[in-house]
Amino acid sequence: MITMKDIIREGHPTLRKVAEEVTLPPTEEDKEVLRSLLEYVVNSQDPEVASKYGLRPGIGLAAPQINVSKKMLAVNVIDEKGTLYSHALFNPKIISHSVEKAYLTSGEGCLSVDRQVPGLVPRYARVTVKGWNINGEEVKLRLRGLPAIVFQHEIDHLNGIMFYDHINEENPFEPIPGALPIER
Ligand SMILES: CC(C)(C)[C@H](NC(=O)Nc1cc(F)cc(F)c1)C(=O)N(CC(=O)NO)CC1CCCC1
Ligand SMILES: [Zn+2]
Repeated sequence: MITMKDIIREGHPTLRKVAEEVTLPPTEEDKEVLRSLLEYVVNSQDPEVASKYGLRPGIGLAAPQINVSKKMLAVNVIDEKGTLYSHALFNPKIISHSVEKAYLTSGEGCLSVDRQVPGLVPRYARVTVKGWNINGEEVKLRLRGLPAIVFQHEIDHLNGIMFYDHINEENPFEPIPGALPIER
């Protein structure tokens, strides 16, 4: 299972690489990596397991964060309506998105960043993500709210992008015109 020692931190070059597409159908090894990413986010949200293994609770994790430069991610998050979004995908891609933007009013953090980086992170308010699940089936997800934010954050990791790359350097809290604030 993945623990915090497996999660690389900012400064590690892998976080700035563009990850490789996963050849489908996936090998057993690729399937094991994808499964371990989802296992981490699920385990980390279980207070007993998290405290037993010292896991930082996370709602998403991308393969480059465990030094595997391949296009894989896992998300386990409940949206404001209480709907659980639990997905582990190979080769996820945003195939369409809203013009409207959104942002977490609390700003963002990252399991690979051991510091606070204040500021608003502009994201698309709604995205359609296409990917392949562990069984090799194509998955198409229409997302909004917190799930949309998480998927965009994780897909950024697959392209070597960190959340703070999006923060306005002159004024980190510069209002984002017309953007939808998403409360925590
Ligand atoms: C880095 C950490 C702060 C642990 C972050 N968790 C998080 O944002 N939790 C959260 C947010 C809410 F809006 C409501 C709620 F109920 C819980 C997280 O897991 N990640 C995952 C990560 O680093 N993936 O690479 C960072 C998030 C920032 C925006 C989306 C993912
Ligand atoms: Zn992150």
